[in-house]
Amino acid sequence: MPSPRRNVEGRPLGASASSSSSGGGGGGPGSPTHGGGGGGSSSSSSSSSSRFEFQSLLGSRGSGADPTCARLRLSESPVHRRGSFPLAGAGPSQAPPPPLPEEDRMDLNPSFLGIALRSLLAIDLWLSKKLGVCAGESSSWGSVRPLMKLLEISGHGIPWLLGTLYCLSRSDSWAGREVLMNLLFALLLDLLLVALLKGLVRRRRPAHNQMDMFFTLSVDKYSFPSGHATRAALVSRFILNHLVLAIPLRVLVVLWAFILGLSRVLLGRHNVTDVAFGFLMGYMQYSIVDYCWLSPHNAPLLFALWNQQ
Ligand SMILES: CC(C)=CCC/C(C)=C/CC/C(C)=C/COP(=O)(O)O
Repeated sequence: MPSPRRNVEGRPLGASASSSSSGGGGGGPGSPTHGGGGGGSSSSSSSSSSRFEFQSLLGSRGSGADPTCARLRLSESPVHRRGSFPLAGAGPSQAPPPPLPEEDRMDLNPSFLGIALRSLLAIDLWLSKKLGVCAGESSSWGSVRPLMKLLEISGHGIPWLLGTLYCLSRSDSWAGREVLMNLLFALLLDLLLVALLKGLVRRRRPAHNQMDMFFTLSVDKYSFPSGHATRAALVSRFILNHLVLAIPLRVLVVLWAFILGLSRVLLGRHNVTDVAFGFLMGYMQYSIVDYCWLSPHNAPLLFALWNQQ
């Protein structure tokens, strides 16, 4: 007697959606071709692989997927219709079911891109959890946590905004004001774009994160992208392009940006992809700022207003 085929979790197939699938070939209620069992004698490896694909598809569809309905799709898939794996109860006299629309057939074969993305996300979560060694005082590197939090403040929006405003108020050269005005514009643009993207993507922060950050906005409960990483990349590129610095200081600026990004993962605030994307986004934001560079020529009103103060 053939043993019942099981899904990837080891549960007998057909047990969850329909109790009438016992005996292998039985379909769901009212449908001879409904059967997830697929017939005792037809349990080949090829059939199993179709089923495996199908099971992963169910997972990808979320909790709203109806397994009964999905199994119906499998039994109607081109593979089954070709007749290599006849369904028990589906005799030759029965008319083949009408073909599915193209997009439904595509559903049964998750794309390479989908699989690659899922794998990347799985690696991301695993690696981020491993690297979250300062996520709490009791973590393996818990003693370094205060230092990491100091680094966190060095990349926070508030000190950068206040610092830029203060320097603007003290600046007595036009060239200095122009640069600082653009830095202010860059910082505000960054806050806006990060908040928009965080609100759009709504990726939760890692489970091991303690939400004990200094002064956050409501969107900062989300983690993609890392605002500290965008700021680090944006500000460091800005500084390297507009300040004349000795080589050791330039290296220090780059190191600061890199360690700040890394510290987000070590603190458990972010996953690796949040920080990697944040760096990329901050780097590109600088290009926007550079392209829209504010000067007394293209924003005379802004500079005139400043002059009156
Ligand atoms: C003018 C204005 C709206 C200032 C708000 C500045 C502020 C509170 C920025 C938030 C900075 C922050 C905590 C970002 C979160 O960084 P992640 O790296 O954790 O994403």
